[in-house]
Amino acid sequence: MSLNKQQIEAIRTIQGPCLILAGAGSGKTTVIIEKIIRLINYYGYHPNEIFAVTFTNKAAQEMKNRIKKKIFINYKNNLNKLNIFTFHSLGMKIISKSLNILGYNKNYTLFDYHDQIRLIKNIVSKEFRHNNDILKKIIKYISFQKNKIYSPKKSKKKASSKEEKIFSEYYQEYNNFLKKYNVFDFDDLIYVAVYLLKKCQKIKEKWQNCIKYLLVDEYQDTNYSQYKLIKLLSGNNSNFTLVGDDDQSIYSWRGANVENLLFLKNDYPKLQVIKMERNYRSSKRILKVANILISNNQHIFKKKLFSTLEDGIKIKILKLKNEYDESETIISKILLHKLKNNLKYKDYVILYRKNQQSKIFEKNLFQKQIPYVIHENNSFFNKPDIRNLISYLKFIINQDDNISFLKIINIPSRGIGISTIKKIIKYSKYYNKNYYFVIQDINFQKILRKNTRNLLNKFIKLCENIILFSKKNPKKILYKIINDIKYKEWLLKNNKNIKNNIQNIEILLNLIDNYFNTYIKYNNIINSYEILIKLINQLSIHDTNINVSNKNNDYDAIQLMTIHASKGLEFPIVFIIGFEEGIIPSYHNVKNKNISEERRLVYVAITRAKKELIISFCNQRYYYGSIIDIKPSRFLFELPKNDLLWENYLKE
Ligand SMILES: Nc1ncnc2c1ncn2[C@@H]1O[C@H](COP(=O)(O)OP(=O)(O)OP(=O)(O)O)[C@@H](O)[C@H]1O
Repeated sequence: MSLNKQQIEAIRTIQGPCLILAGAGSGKTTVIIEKIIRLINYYGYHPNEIFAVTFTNKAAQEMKNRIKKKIFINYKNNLNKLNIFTFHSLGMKIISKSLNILGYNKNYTLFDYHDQIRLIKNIVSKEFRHNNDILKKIIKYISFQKNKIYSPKKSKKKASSKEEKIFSEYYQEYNNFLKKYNVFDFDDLIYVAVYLLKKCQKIKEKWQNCIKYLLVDEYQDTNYSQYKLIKLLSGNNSNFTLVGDDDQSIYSWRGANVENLLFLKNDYPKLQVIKMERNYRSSKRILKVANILISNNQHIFKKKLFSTLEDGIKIKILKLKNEYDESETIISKILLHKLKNNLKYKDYVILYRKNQQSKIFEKNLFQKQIPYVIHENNSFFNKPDIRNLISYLKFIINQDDNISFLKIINIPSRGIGISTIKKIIKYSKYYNKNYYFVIQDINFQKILRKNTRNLLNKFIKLCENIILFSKKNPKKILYKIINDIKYKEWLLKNNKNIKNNIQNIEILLNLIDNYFNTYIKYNNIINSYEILIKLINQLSIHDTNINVSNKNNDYDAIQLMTIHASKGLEFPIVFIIGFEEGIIPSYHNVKNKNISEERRLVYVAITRAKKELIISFCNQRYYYGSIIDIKPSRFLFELPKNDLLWENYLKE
């Protein structure tokens, strides 16, 4: 592949701060990888002096693999030292080096969303305890405070309404509990890292000295705390490359702020801005349509993408009756198209706004025995049967984690009743001891009935046995947990879908084994307990990209995913389904007047296509039990008419 002029400039600019403004398909990933290789091969950087931050684990892994192939032989063994992180794993690395200062011990674990909800439930007043919407709202509030780098104290000061005042009190209490349990939540990974770097000059200098060159991908999707983290790590005169595309900023609901791109000019007056405008992915027609659509948004920087590929055929617009009709028509179109063009199933992707939209397609593809893969966000680790096991693993590392304790104490059910749990909680509050230590306390045991005492002692014995095993290989530990608690038997009793559950357990065992073996291969750590801690925390900050589908990348299947999940990917033939008001733009963003973000989402979807783009919408859709009439998306009317080919499937 020969690089173009802009790409070469982007790769060769290594002194001072550099912003690469790159359009879709212009080779961002390619440039970051080539730049790292050049830093090592030509400029003599040691791999461990380079830090790269990507948005997903998959992107990080892909980068490592591609760099490995091109790096000079004398550096090959050092490749494991290449620091490619996601924002969360970088934050975790920074925090884990300063646990003492933070008052944590090294067995800390991470809280996921479900743990957070359970904790907040214990904190709020009775009237809110069973109101899921309020609980979620409080978690969201805390998350936003941490993203703004507001401590509970500052949040209290800034609170302007009665609700905010109450929430800021909860925030304080919530944080106190996290510390008591020796756990962090996800937002902490960045919030606490920023806090450390801000408060401790020495730690900041240590990290700044460590990072000789910093690269950040998808910069347009950084939120305030991530922006702060990068700023603190890079220092005033640092050498870094940030890569971003303001048109592909699609995470404002997670606090991402595309204006972080704007701040750069103020923060770094010597910033060099390089634009990459040649698209290597899509036909001229697809690119024209994408450019025209996105020109309706306000822009921070001007750029005009162009393609030198073929003109390409018109964009097909399918007008359909309802979602059943949509799935039938699209599936038969794919089959016919595949046959005519001799393509593979995996050349086709079906993109949608909401996960829910995939259900009918899944059912239909399954019935027709057509291979498909659904890329679901985080769904694997959200499955209850998997979460139970992860809670066990978390608990054997960190027995201070009361939330994991509560999760496992009755899984499988052991007959330890709610009144006993209440007694544990009360005693814990009074004597300031965490739950697992309460149940071992002889004075506590004295207040229990004999039967309850026996049940708790049995549970303690089981925990002790597993904890003793925690120095072994993580896969063996998980095996032991599954056997000792008779997990499969319990699932069998309680669950109809046992085949799936057993398969999930096998996938988890394999994931853990792979992680362990890879870790051993690339790192000097041979203490499997340390690896276990890393593994559990890595699993907790996994993103959508751990391949848990049991299928490798070569598996030939139609791909189904949300538009968000398709970011960074490309496919010869792209279908965008449900192109309707209420779906895209979503009701939520229409209500919040955030149409630009929805437009960017459509832009991302369109620019995934290499050769053909097909957009479908229905006249009616099933909503909460009734059929309603719907309108095509407003974005359809922003596309250039002459480049569209309408196919009306309505039987008039
Ligand atoms: N100089 C080049 N010559 C030929 N092909 C190239 C060149 N640079 C990039 N490509 C190809 O263009 C396609 C898009 O590149 P890449 O995925 O790096 O783009 P991107 O900017 O990260 O895209 P997006 O942001 O839309 O996900 C890839 O197939 C890549 O191999």
